[in-house]
Amino acid sequence: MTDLLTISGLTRGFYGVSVLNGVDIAIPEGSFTGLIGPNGAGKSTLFNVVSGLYRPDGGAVTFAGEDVTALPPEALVRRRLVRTFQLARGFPKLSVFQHLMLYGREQAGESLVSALIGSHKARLREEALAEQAWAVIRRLKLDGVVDNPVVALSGGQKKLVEIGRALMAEPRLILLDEPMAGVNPSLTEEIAGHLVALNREGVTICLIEHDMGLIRRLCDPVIVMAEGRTLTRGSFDEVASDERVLEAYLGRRH
Ligand SMILES: Nc1ncnc2c1ncn2[C@@H]1O[C@H](COP(=O)(O)OP(=O)(O)OP(=O)(O)O)[C@@H](O)[C@H]1O
Repeated sequence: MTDLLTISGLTRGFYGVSVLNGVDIAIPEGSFTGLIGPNGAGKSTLFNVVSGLYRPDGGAVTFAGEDVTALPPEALVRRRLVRTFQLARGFPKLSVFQHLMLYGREQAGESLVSALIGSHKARLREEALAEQAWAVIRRLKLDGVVDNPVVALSGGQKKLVEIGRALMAEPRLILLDEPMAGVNPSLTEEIAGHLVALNREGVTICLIEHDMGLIRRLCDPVIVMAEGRTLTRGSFDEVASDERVLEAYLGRRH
């Protein structure tokens, strides 16, 4: 498998405190990669830097053979690299449908001016986008809440909308930050099923998750981070039997 995303020597600090200390990670194309590590290891910060939310202090990110270091989120979404957040972002008062429409590929810029003058092209684009939003809604079984404001949804439904938002970008790689956290067991299974199906269709997935049962079941390879660095990588059984991983979780120095 070739690597779709390569992160090398990535560093980032806040207020002089170093959080990422030279992270090296490669995510194989088509894989369902797990990213684990104790609280504060830097996993979410790594996603924030890779997805363009924070600028790195140093290091490089390559996506599909292109240097994408420090590109803004919109530029990465256009390249079909997207991420989800632990807490759903966006515009909570919009309905589920409006919310998804907002995140369609190349929605901004191109269509805004033409939408104002009501061109035929803009209408076709709008129709295509609505079609796509409906496909996402049906896929994630959000039909029953399509007109509800996102703010009124249950925690689990918000997680589904967050995944839907990512799907609107027709992603090649999705960085998922705890998409099942705080979700009831049956919805957790449902979300896991959606992710497995997407992965089978060729979408590369990188999942941050604290539930080791899910990581074991879904992910290969598993990458372990600790103290802002990559500690090890391998199959779940390999990393789970690594002394250094146990030590990192127990808080001892390695
Ligand atoms: N914007 C920020 N300003 C200051 N400190 C930050 C910022 N973002 C992250 N940090 C710090 O960076 C460290 C790593 O946090 P991060 O959320 O990346 O860890 P994590 O591995 O995702 O942890 P968890 O599993 O608990 O979500 C923490 O000490 C956190 O307080």
